[in-house]
Amino acid sequence: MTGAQFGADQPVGVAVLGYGNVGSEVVRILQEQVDDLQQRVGAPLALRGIAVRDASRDRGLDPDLVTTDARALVERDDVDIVVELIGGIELPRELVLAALSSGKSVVTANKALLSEHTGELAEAAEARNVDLYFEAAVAGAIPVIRPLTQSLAGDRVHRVAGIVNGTTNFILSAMSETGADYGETLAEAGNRGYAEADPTADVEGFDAAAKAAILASIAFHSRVSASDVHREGISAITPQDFESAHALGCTIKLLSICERVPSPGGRDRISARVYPALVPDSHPLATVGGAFNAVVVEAENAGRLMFYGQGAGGAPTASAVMGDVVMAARNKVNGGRGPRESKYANLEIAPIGDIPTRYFVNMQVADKAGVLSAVAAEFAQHGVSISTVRQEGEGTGARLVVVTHTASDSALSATVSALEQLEFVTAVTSVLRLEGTHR
Ligand SMILES: NC(=O)c1ccc[n+]([C@@H]2O[C@H](COP(=O)([O-])OP(=O)(O)OC[C@H]3O[C@@H](n4cnc5c(N)ncnc54)[C@H](O)[C@@H]3O)[C@@H](O)[C@H]2O)c1
Ligand SMILES: N[C@@H](CCO)C(=O)O
Ligand code: NA
Repeated sequence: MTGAQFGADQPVGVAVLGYGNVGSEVVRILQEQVDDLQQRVGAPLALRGIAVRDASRDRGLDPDLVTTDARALVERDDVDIVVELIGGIELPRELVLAALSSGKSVVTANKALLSEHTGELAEAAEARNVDLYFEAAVAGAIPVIRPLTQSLAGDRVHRVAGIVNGTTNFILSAMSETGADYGETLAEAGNRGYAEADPTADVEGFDAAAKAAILASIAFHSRVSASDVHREGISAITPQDFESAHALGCTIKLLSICERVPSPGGRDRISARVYPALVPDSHPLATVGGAFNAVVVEAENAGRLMFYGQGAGGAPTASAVMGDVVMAARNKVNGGRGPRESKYANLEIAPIGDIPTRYFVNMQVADKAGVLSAVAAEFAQHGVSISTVRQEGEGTGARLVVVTHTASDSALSATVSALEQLEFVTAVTSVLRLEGTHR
């Protein structure tokens, strides 16, 4: 389908699938900003229907707009743009493929779907020369997809790193500031519309890993899927980790890091990883609180760029969705398409074992002479250089907190296994990375 059939009076038909946190806000904006949207698109945007799971609930919507048959809505002749806001993978995959293959452009906020099926979806969009837009899928309202695919299209990106999950940032910020209870804070993130339907996706890092896969794919012009991303969540972080982090002048953040890894004499590789890390209080990411997100992009010529704002919540996410709807609608009216998938570089993924970082190792130890030297010897044996060691507590509560210089993940893992065998070490209670410092 091209824009040829659209004139200034011919409406562009929009179908919204899902009327939850984000879908309801998208419908509100479509209904409240009719005139402005028409001016920006160059033709009216006509809401053709809203697919819901249960039509019996009173949502105050025009009943003629509401349907439980999402598939039939997608396939209506008067629908030009399908907005998928149901979540999950299999049903949205079928609906999005049906939309694209019948020549409709698609806007989605569904990072789980994209991080598994971008290839298939991009090919379906290519086959019908239509748009597949997903600004809302990464960092909610914050423009990150469009800057990477358009503004920086003439530069070489080296690193995209930051905080891209609002729920975990909300929880970690509360734990850091008030020692708040983990479960209560998670429930509050759900009430505010930040958390996924299954919050495991947030707290175990699946959501951040899906976003890292999308960011790495577009930043490095390669296909990266969720299974390529090394992932660790926040469910094992304790108040004691925060105490130790604060004593070191740090806080703890769940970071998503996508990096170009140079190989001397060879092709660059990609590292994409998600884990909770200590971040010095002086680092810009340390001050990102609540459900806010921040993404730092480092590019060869642009230098460092930082994007900050609301990464979750119904209205902020709907803002990004609506930006995409307007773009897709303009393309319908004027002809043309937005950027298509770019995967020409086809870079390989570097295993996490090859990636050097600094580490923080917290262990319970016997409060005896010789413990420190035995522990230090294990680090030395595995070639991991120690930066600082602190003893916290005493007697049966004695703990050693070791911060290392840069070491590879594989050397650190071997050190931790050896420490666990030491008679004096009761338990290695946590191993976290330290980011934002280079020593
Ligand atoms: N909430 C956020 O902050 C946020 C931010 C960015 C991206 N997202 C993404 O946006 C999408 C929607 O998120 P949400 O928070 O609005 O979720 P939600 O659970 O609030 O809404 C999803 C809605 O889809 C409905 N639904 C389920 N099956 C359906 C079916 N067969 N037909 C029609 N409707 C059906 C559900 O009843 C629910 O109302 C997800 O992919 C999510 O990952 C959400
Ligand atoms: N559950 C996600 C929604 C935004 O993608 C978050 O907390 O960031
Ligand atoms: Na965004």
